[in-house]
Amino acid sequence: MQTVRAPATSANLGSGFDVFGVALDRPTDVVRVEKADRTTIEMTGVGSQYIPEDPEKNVVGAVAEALDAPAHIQIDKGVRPSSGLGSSAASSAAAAVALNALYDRGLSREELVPIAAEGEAVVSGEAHADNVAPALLGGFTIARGGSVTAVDASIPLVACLPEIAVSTRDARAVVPTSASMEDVVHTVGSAATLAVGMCRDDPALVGLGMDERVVTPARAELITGYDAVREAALDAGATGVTVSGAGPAVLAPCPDPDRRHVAAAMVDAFADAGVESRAYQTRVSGGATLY
Ligand SMILES: Nc1ncnc2c1ncn2[C@@H]1O[C@H](COP(=O)(O)OP(=O)(O)O)[C@@H](O)[C@H]1O
Ligand SMILES: N[C@@H](CCOP(=O)(O)O)C(=O)O
Repeated sequence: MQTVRAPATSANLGSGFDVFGVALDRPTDVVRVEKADRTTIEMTGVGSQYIPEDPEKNVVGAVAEALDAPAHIQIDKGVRPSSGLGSSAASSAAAAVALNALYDRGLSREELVPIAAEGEAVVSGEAHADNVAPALLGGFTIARGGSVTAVDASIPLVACLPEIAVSTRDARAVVPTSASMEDVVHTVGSAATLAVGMCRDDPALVGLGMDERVVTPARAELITGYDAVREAALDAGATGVTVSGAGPAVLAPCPDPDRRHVAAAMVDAFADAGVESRAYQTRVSGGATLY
């Protein structure tokens, strides 16, 4: 038997659509695996009643298949599905690490990235690696083509999750198919600023570097109260605000002392818009842990 805890992640960070990601210190999924003749899956935890246990439809089934590692897989969900906090990626990454250990495959964390990404293809139609990379490697990651660069960072963050479901597949359908050169230049400037901010552990640069004008506004439309939540977070000390992954979670970096205040302001603003929410006071942290 092998047990792995894998973290929630936040992808895109505004300017790094399908490229940037960070591992968060909470919430987490815990996955236990035991060798078996064929793969079976058992789900418990947050939102588990909405997740299929059929290995053809659950992300961990694709991971077991890619590693040729049939197992009985127990998943205790801490990361709510359809949250924008990499729920499917947390399970995929945890299963990849656990099955790699169970079957002594000897693959490195970097080599497990494309394998865990096979799970993402099951739910969003594309094997994007921007959630599984930080879930496996920790820190801030840049997933570009087949390569991944990871940097340790410890930026304080608030991830506010409203009681709205937005599936990644639906949120990908609203992404514009083209952008003006002016917007491309703006995004490049933001992305470079954000990357430097992560390397310097500077929340001000990270917040500034989240600003993006193409994908984020289209996705914000799917989140009731987004504009008010954004304003409230900035007034409370957030250095930037963006949609976490495909949404509906909203992500705000801030200096450490402001985190509690930012979290309360975001929850209150969602409540004023008639939406219940939960704010995770978190920070950029490490990747999946094998017990
Ligand atoms: N092990 C799993 N954990 C979470 N979601 C899963 C899992 N397996 C399949 N899914 C499906 O993936 C979808 C959630 O993934 P996604 O929309 O990408 O959410 P998130 O933004 O939280 O990653 C749901 O439809 C869920 O049923
Ligand atoms: N780059 C993807 C990231 C989806 O993240 P999730 O946490 O919402 O699954 C996208 O933006 O579609």
